[in-house]
Amino acid sequence: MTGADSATDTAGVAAAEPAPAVLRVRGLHAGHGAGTVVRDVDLHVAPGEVVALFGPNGAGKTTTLLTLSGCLPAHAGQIELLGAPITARTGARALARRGLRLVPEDRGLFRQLTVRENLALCLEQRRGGRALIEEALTVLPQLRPLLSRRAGLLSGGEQQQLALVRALLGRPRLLFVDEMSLGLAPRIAGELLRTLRTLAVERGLGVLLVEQHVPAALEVVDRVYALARGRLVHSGPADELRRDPGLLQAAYLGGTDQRDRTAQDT
Ligand SMILES: Nc1ncnc2c1ncn2[C@@H]1O[C@H](COP(=O)(O)OP(=O)(O)OP(=O)(O)O)[C@@H](O)[C@H]1O
Repeated sequence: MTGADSATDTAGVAAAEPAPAVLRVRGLHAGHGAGTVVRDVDLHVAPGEVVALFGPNGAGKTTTLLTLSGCLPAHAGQIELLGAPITARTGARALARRGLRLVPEDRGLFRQLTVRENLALCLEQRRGGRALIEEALTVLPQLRPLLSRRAGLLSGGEQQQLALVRALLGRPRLLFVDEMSLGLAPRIAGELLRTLRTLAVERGLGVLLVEQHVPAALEVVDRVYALARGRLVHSGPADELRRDPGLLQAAYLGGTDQRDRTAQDT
């Protein structure tokens, strides 16, 4: 069961209020500098839900994640994190304090530092830091023997594990993951995606992931959004795409046509 289903009625018990979304986005326009890349995007993520953002190269997926994590200013639209609005003045640090973490596409590790140092650097405060690191390591205990190794010497899969454990420090409520499977063997990528699924279910963590490896992601996600040329061209349950993978391709092509029409209109 996902967070989105948690309001389902049970025999003799009134349905509870649906859990408020950890993330709700309406009419997002975003881009780099003055250039708009993402147009009119609506999306939401419920607690305990794993949601994918798919799309071809250059569709605007990373731009969307960077904007929602406060690294780029939104050009227009409303963004709510845990029910509270985010404005242009809400910086990435404030968002992190409110429970948002981003695992960026390049993993953002300090390659010359050890695994332990990479984790310690990301602690908001030193007090209780060791316990927080121990708790985060319970998710991927295979990292523990590597604590003294330099991050740059880890394999791609181990680096991704470190990036994920680092993001889990302090128990976030919402996690963005950009291209987790990039450069990884399918088996390793699949394991990490299943770890995300477990985290979401067990901790009520909302997860929004950008992923090029669609079949692997479809095994673990609840819902899907697809972007093409900066516009949402599909949204719906993952089941729909598992039954009919051709839907996504058709949506991308439809999105291209739509973008071309929009470009001509402007
Ligand atoms: N720093 C930047 N400055 C200007 N334009 C940028 C910048 N970064 C990305 N873009 C442009 O924004 C558009 C969307 O890029 P983005 O990285 O968001 O797409 P994506 O869907 O994540 O692509 P991919 O799957 O290839 O990573 C592209 O046309 C890209 O060239």
